[in-house]
Amino acid sequence: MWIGVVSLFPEMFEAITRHGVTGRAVERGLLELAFWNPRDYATDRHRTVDDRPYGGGPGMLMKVDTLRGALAEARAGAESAGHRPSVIYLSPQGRRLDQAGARELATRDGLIVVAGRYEGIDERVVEADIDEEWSIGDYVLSGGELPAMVMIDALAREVPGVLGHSDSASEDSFADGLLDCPHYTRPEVIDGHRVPDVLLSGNHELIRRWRLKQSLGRTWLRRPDMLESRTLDREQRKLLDEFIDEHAA
Ligand SMILES: Nc1nonc1C(=O)NCc1ccc(Cl)cc1
Repeated sequence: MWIGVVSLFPEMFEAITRHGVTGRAVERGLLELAFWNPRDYATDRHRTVDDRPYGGGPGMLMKVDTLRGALAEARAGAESAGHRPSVIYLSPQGRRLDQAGARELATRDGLIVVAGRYEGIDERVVEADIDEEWSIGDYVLSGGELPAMVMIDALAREVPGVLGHSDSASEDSFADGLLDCPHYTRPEVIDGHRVPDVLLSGNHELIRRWRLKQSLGRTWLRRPDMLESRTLDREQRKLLDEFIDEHAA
């Protein structure tokens, strides 16, 4: 998947291009990131990229001509790579990103992701150049780079081939709209606490059911809202009822 990034700090993205699942996806050509820095479109001696807000008040905004210069080149880059991208802007005012949203974004014919800095960008640029505004959560960060990387990481995992067999173990439950089950690895006993026997049994059907029951139970306990928006099949209903009975006991 092709992703163009407009950012004043492109080197921050090494966190996802040089490490782990996303780093390997880039190496394998399953994920392609290209960067355009508004500072490269500054024409003044000081290479200014911020500008004062009309109406006064504290803080600065991203300078319009340098931001639009970078955006225009990013569009040209997408086109020459044969893509027709959605232009995404990350901000707390956007649509809340969740797994379904990540899955949806992974189906697009490329993305251009605008990572803002300072207090924001001119509303006319949002209206003219941005297709969709997305948020990673209700808190205010110092820039759009970390939100952009969170979004790119989440959607990269939805790109076919990115998650190899060894990575995708924990993929099942959240993809299924549930919280993840507990996980255990060596040693068998930690401070007297043993691994649940079923996981040592080698009975893969019992293990599957135990993990599903734990995911359902945890979701019921910690995020009942996630259960409201889904129907349970017969097996899931039975396992959750068992969990609830045991929890009450
Ligand atoms: N929460 C969030 N979800 O997405 N983005 C955020 C966020 O706080 N961005 C900070 C930010 C965004 C734009 C500009 Cl110009 C400056 C700072």
